[in-house]
Amino acid sequence: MARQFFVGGNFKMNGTQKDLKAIVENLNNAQLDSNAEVVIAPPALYLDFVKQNLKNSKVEVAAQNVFNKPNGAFTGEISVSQLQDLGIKWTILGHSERRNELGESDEFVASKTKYALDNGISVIWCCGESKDTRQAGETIKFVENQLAALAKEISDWKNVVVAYEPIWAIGTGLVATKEQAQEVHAAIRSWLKKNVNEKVAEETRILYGGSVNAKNCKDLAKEEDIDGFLVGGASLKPEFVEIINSKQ
Ligand SMILES: O=C[C@H](O)COP(=O)(O)O
Repeated sequence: MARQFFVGGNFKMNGTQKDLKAIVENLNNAQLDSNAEVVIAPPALYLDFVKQNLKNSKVEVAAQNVFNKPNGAFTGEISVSQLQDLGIKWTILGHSERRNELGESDEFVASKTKYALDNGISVIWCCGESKDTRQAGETIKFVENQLAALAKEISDWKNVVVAYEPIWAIGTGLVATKEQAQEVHAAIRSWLKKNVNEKVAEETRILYGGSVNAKNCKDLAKEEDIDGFLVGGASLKPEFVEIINSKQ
């Protein structure tokens, strides 16, 4: 089964209304690969603003995070029902910036993923190793442990997209080589086959993230197990369109 190419733009904590309007207008006016699924994730404060300004029906809006409880006394968090209220169907979870800067554990990320999926929100679930872990030769073991924590919580993977993002490649300009990325993507797929089932392994999209740009995307997109990208910095620039169209 051919997996649909998927490109996510993670704006992180960037942009004001003026900047976001320009980014969205660029997407509204662009010819985007009709075979690609595209989501953009603005800061929570601007989810509705971006949604209202987005006129390209090819592009959906995602949150960058969501909490694992219904509404209540959880200062600073946003709930699944609030996303649904705005018609938001996607969220990113487990980004390494949240794992590392905000101390989110594998278990907490897995619990939020379960809660989102159980309540109808699709999840771009992130994993990936640090530079030290890679240098120690433990990348695959590390990513497998992250997957195992997720698999303990969830059984239905059909609304999960996995994003492999080596931390050393994020925002550094140090993109993984296509061989490095493909090796980990293939390992993730074979872990899914062994520990979940063949169908999930075959159907789950595995994105690469980490310094993807208009120059390196085409080569990466040719790899067998790279089903798209999660793009940070370049998603704020006009070149995001070229990344979306990298499979054409
Ligand atoms: O979520 C996106 C990734 O962290 C990649 O960020 P980057 O493209 O700026 O390296």
